[in-house]
Amino acid sequence: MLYIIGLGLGDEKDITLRGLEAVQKSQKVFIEAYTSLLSFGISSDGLSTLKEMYNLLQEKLYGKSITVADREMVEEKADDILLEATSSDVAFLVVGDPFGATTHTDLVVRAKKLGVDVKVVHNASVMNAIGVCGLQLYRYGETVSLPFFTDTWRPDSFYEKIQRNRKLGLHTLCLLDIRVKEPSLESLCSYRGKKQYEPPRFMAVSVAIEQLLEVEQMRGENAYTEDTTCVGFARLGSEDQLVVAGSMKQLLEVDFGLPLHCLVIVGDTHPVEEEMLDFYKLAKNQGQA
Ligand SMILES: C[S@@+](CC[C@H](N)C(=O)[O-])C[C@H]1O[C@@H](n2cnc3c(N)ncnc32)[C@H](O)[C@@H]1O
Repeated sequence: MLYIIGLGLGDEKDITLRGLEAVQKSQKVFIEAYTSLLSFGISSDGLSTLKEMYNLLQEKLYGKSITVADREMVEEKADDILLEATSSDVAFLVVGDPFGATTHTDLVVRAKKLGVDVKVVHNASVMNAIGVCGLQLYRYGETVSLPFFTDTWRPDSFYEKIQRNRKLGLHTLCLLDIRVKEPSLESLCSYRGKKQYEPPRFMAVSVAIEQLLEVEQMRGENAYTEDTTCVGFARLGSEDQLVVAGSMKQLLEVDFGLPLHCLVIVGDTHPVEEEMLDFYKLAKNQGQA
């Protein structure tokens, strides 16, 4: 049996009882470590803290050794994980909800094709935790992902999606890039030796807004402007989560602190949505939920 278990958003205690039971009866436990991370596992010094997070998960709660499944492992060696699940119980842990990232649907499809039984244990996801700001989850359009721009790679396909959502008066959730275990350029260019990795990087709300405004300036189609109202979120689900509403220009100046961050571009609002948003507007309150 393959158990795909959502861990929720905050810390190790957010696992559900059903999820914990499945972990405890599994012979092998993997944790997916590249589409999202628990808020308590990250600090500005990056990877060392991630390692601590996995050790803590092992010691504190689950009492099992946990194998960290990075992108390489999930994408290239998924069959090894699935093979184990044909003859024993395997738990595959995902931060948030298993279906809050597109990757894990692929794992389910592969498992089903191999005849492996799959059970999913759901949990809170960023996709519903953003509801805390008062914008109705029913009134969102297509979610977009914002990748880090580089000198030579500045993809902007999110622009049309945001434009479409805004024409329909819908809100847009922007998920912000996470780069963990990216091979360094030097190691990609060298044939020999151990692979070297870049330090982890997590996109901040301010970087996301800078990139959005850069693309708007290039396109000039007024999909949004620096005066468009947005909501920035940091560390949703943790004790120190931060939710701030304001114009893009205002949010550029806000320090949202440690990752993870995401951003919502607000569409047309209902009076009750407005009332809730007011609690998070910069002038009145920069408070936590
Ligand atoms: C692929 S998505 C989330 C997948 C996860 N399985 C889930 O259901 O929440 C990852 C992105 O969501 C956002 N995110 C995830 N957790 C967050 C949190 N606790 N607070 C703010 N943003 C978060 C970040 O922008 C991050 O890059």
